[in-house]
Amino acid sequence: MIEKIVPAFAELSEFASIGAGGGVVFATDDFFATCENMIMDSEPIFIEDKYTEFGKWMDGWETRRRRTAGHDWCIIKLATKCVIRGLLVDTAFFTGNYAPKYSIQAACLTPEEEESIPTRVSKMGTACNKFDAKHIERLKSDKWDEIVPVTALRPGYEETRLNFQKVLSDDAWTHIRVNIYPDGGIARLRVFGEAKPERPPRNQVVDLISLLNGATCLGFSNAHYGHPKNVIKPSKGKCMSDGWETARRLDRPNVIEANDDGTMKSTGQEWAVFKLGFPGKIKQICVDTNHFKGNYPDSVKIEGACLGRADWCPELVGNWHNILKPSKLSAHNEHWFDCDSDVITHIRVTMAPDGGFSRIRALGYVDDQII
Ligand SMILES: NC(=O)NC(NC(N)=O)C(=O)[O-]
Repeated sequence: MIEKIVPAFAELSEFASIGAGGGVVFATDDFFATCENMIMDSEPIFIEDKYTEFGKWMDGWETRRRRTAGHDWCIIKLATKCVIRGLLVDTAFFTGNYAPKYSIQAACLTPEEEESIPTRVSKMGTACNKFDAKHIERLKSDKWDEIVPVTALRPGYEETRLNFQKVLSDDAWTHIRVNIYPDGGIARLRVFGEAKPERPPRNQVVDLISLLNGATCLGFSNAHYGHPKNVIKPSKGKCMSDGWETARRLDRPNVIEANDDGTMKSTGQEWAVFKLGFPGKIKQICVDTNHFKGNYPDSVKIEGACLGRADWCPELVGNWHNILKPSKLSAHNEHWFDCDSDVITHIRVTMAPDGGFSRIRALGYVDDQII
């Protein structure tokens, strides 16, 4: 059994994957496998005898063997402006064709600069996007800050595939440029950090628990099959593992131990705590059990607390109060609830007795006057 040491930064929010809202803006070459694969949410796979008209099918970004000077690179738009604390460059299954070295540069593009970049149409066997002189000027390497110097990668064998890299800069970025030297493949790229979005206007309805607005998952009781940080992604959940799913509780309702009146006995429940992106008042909650059919929770309860500038920690008692009283859920469904909370900074979601759901939304208004 291979023990994988995962650094603490990998617990932070992730901003490059498609589910989080990341995207590929440009790639010098998509010959064997398109750059979009590198930011897919799924775990990379290998299919022994699968070939395309270009060569071996690979689950990642793979350029051709260069026969000219230079190196391959791509630009990834991050889901939101963020400080990058660390990266994972996963070379899974790229063994004789992994990129031997890489470096990362970053930039903070204005919305105007970003809008002026043409949309990429990805296609294997090509170099995508033809930029005009104006775009090329902004995309030039010397306009970007180096946040990871040229660094060796390890091949995609099980014991060497996970290349974690800590990042020290405290600046916030909207885009990264991934350079590979000279060419080759990367299965997945993950960018971990803290969102730094602009503060929304007070009269605008926003999802205060969205990853894109800077919300984070701070703690949970159980994440056996799926991490609760998934439920605040902006996209619709792709599959069960893209949501929060606990193990079956051993004290879950048991027919043998039913109460005298026939109701089920259950003592336990599972919880997760989230810090909102901005303090605010919640008007509507959505709990989406998409894909959870035989394992959706019986009910969900949502509490809020105003912890001021204090950080939540498991020892903190906090003044939690119900925003949503325990409410029944159903399979594979969006459940919308009206509510009317005071100003809160944190949300605790409790599901009884166990199970999983795909997404949560907390629509409301930013209100940071008392903080
Ligand atoms: N067997 C391979 O993977 N070969 C090549 N890559 C692909 N995808 O076919 C290569 O030369 O890097």
